[in-house]
Amino acid sequence: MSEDLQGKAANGEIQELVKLLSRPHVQGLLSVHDMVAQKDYEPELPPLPDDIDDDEDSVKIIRLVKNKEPLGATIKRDDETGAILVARIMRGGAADRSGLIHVGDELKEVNGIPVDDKKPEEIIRILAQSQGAITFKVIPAAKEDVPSREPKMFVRALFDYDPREDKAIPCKEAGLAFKKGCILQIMSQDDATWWQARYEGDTNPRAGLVPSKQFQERRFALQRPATPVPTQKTPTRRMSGFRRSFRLSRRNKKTNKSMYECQKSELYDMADVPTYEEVAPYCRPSGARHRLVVFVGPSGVGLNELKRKLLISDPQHFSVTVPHTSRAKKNQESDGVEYHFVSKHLFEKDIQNNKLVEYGEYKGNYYGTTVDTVRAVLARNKVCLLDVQPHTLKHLRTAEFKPFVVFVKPPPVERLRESRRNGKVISNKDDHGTAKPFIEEDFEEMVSAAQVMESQYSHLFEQVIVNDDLTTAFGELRQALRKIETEKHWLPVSWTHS
Ligand SMILES: Nc1ncnc2c1ncn2[C@@H]1O[C@H](COP(=O)(O)OP(=O)(O)OP(=O)(O)O)[C@@H](O)[C@H]1O
Repeated sequence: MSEDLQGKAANGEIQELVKLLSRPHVQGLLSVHDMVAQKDYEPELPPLPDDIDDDEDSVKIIRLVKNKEPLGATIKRDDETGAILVARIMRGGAADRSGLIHVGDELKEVNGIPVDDKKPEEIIRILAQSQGAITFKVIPAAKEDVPSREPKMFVRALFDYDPREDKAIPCKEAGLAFKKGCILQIMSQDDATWWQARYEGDTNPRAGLVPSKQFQERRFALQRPATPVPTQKTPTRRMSGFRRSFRLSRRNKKTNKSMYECQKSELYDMADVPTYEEVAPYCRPSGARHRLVVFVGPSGVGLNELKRKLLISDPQHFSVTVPHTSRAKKNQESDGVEYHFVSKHLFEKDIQNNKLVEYGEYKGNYYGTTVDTVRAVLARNKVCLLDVQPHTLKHLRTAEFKPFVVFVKPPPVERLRESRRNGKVISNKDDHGTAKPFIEEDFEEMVSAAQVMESQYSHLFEQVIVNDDLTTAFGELRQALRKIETEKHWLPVSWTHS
């Protein structure tokens, strides 16, 4: 090429190109390119079988070279005709990338072995054992199923899934295992029962089978126990843990109301069936309101302790709401500091107008947190720390609050005994709400209450912190909060539109 150019008119640009091309490193690069390009890297394929019937013009011979990677296709026997058909092609898998095999193709032979009389499992075994070039003889589907290329969606898995334990999956090897909280990219929803998905950000392009949302919901409905999950035990020692920060009692149903009191039917509301939640990437724009940080956990686990540490660590950044109460103001108290003091009538009006996130009644007085006090903290561009009962969570899950739900979990009882030796809980034994040392019963109740919460609400927890060593737990919490403030993470898609 540079020789050709040399004969051309002495145009400045041509001259520069000739100069560039004649540089030793460019010459070296071009020579390597030519050497590589001349080599034949194609796999050596065996000759085509010569016993193909000329009349069989609809038969297609397909050659695929298979390495250790699975083929990425499933097969099934047609109930009516008994033919072996390609049931699905996994997105991004070897078969899909070849573009040669399609859903509905009838499989006649694999490596010259007729498959008509074979069970699908036997064929799968033949395929699994084959390495290198595999020859398929197929009758193409009459009309190729062009899979709909719907936009790819991301979901957060709200349950654990292991295909090896799933009796319904058509091919266990094609399944994709995942854990609750995993972000999956849904690659295909062509099949109403089995979606195809891959882990978000995974370099492996091949999708795996996962149960579809509808299918998983149906299964869940069938599996659910006839009797509701047991709720927390009735109180034994303590009743009401009203605090400066307003913690509602988690133990006494009578004193423990919320504007969204949990109805029995709500426990298994179909919309609540934890399957998948569509999510989108989100990074808080600088200056935008912070996500509401919501703590849940059994009584005494250390929610207040963690909140207190956050407030001390950065009082300009973190804040809490001031609760409302209908009780009379004491002399040393100031309105809007310890509480917002309101009349019983006004409090009841606010309850009716759904203005409270949660409220409770104690000794004839109301105590509660209003939605407006939460808004007020967020409007000051502070991170609002709130702790609620878990059944309130779903009502806080709005685009406005974008709650980051932290479940604070107790360590096992043996560890609680060790770490809480100097700890104190508000005791109601003497009905004065005074703090008393923990007793064995407190630890057991704490652990069992945490188990109940986790079994019912864990799909709503974005972060689980085991409060064993306080400094470690606080460090984890601080790091998690820093992440959601500064890094890209995943939020329900409807929260990202506003
Ligand atoms: N990791 C920990 N190690 C040791 N002691 C702890 C730890 N976390 C909390 N405590 C202590 O346990 C006691 C109860 O903690 P805290 O009041 O924060 O619990 P809580 O979850 O807010 O309880 P309540 O629901 O009753 O208000 C306190 O004395 C606290 O200092």
